[in-house]
Amino acid sequence: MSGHDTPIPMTSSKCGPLSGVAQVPGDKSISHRSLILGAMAVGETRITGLLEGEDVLDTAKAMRAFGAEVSQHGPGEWSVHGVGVGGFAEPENVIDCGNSGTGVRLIVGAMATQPITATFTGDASLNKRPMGRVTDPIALFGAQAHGRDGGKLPMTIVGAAEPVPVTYTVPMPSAQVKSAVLLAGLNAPGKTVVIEKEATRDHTERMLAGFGAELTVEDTNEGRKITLTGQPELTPQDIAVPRDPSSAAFPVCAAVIVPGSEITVPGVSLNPTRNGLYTTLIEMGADIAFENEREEGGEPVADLRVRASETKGVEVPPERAPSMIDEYPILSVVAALSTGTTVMRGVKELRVKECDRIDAMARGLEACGVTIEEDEDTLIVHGMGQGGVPGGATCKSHLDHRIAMSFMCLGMAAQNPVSVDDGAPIATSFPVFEPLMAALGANVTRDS
Ligand SMILES: O=C(O)C1=C[C@@H](OP(=O)(O)O)[C@@H](O)[C@H](O)C1
Ligand SMILES: C=C(OP(=O)(O)O)C(=O)O
Repeated sequence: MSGHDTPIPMTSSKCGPLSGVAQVPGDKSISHRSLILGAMAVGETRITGLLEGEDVLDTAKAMRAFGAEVSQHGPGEWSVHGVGVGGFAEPENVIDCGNSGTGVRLIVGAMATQPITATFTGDASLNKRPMGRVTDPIALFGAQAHGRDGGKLPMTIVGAAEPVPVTYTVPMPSAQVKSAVLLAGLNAPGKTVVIEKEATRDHTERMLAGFGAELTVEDTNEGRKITLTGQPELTPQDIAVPRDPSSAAFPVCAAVIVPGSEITVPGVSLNPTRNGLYTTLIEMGADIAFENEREEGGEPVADLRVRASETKGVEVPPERAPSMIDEYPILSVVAALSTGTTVMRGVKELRVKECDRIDAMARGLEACGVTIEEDEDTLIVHGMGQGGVPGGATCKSHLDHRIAMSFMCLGMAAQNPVSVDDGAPIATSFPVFEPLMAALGANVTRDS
């Protein structure tokens, strides 16, 4: 799936009120983990609501390459016949994780404590991203990594033949790194301990417990401490993947900024480690109601009812960053259409996503007439009020789905159309973005 050889230029122009029901796809983080943990269980895991985006399909292919049987039975309905912890086969070919940081980092963790060798690659975006953050901890288990200069893909990992358990403090807020260490710890004898100073999304912990691993989580002075007992037999699960709050962010924010809109987004996961955008939007004055709050697939979910709102700038607390890390690009669009200034600090991790998201949003918003300030760890957007953004520019998406979707949402509420040079990456996480937004009343078109 890696690489989008043919760019898809897209344009979004001002539309009337958005209305209707937006059924967004399954959660990407949980979808990757369902396939990987399914592959490490003994027997058949069944999954409904799996995100069929390119990132997750690449993980499905990878799990097949490591010996699991992965089958699709209908839309979103999949099964994984796992090989057990420690049962991965050595892949016969290079593992291509496409555009997906989550895919490659979690799979590297999962295979690092098995006596096999695998080579990983990705697209032009993924091959620029830092992998030292996972190769450092897997080295402590006894694995070796041979990558390009600076720890980049393509990279070969030689798994540890006799892994030892480790205690590791994750140096940056990263659920991918935490998860890689926990997945590596699965096949190490004894207790692996992971400490995170700031809590990040906890799907791996929740799902490991669901699959029957022995795992404890404590809040300590050093941070959140997770202790996993290695070499369990994981029991296959029936998993209903909730809808992705990071994908829901696009129709939700579009409805906030397009005057007169009212939409419903049902069944969205509101896991507290993921819901920072929604807290922030409400602080900005957005009219969002959480209806039918309930639990689905072990995650708190609600139906969101969203009405267009005149929003005001806020200072986003830096400690909220991990719970909304993927939502800063679309938040900066809402900020541009708000009155006053929105200050986003503590966001330097945005610089090592599919692209440098601070730079990509700053340059695109400036081209659309918005005043921006930035430093290494900060993005500040000076809002122009509802309807106040001139637009009228072509923004670069840099192989980044969230940048492309953010500028498409800006075009819906700017005075002039907004284009992106390449909307192809949207298929990595939200393959139905265009028809879903069109059904709500948006004008997003592919340019010929
Ligand atoms: O664990 C995960 O599923 C993810 C963790 C986050 O990355 P980091 O771990 O790099 O913060 C996030 O940006 C990514 O979209 C998904
Ligand atoms: C950062 C993201 O994904 P990944 O790191 O898995 O490529 C994302 O989906 O916004």
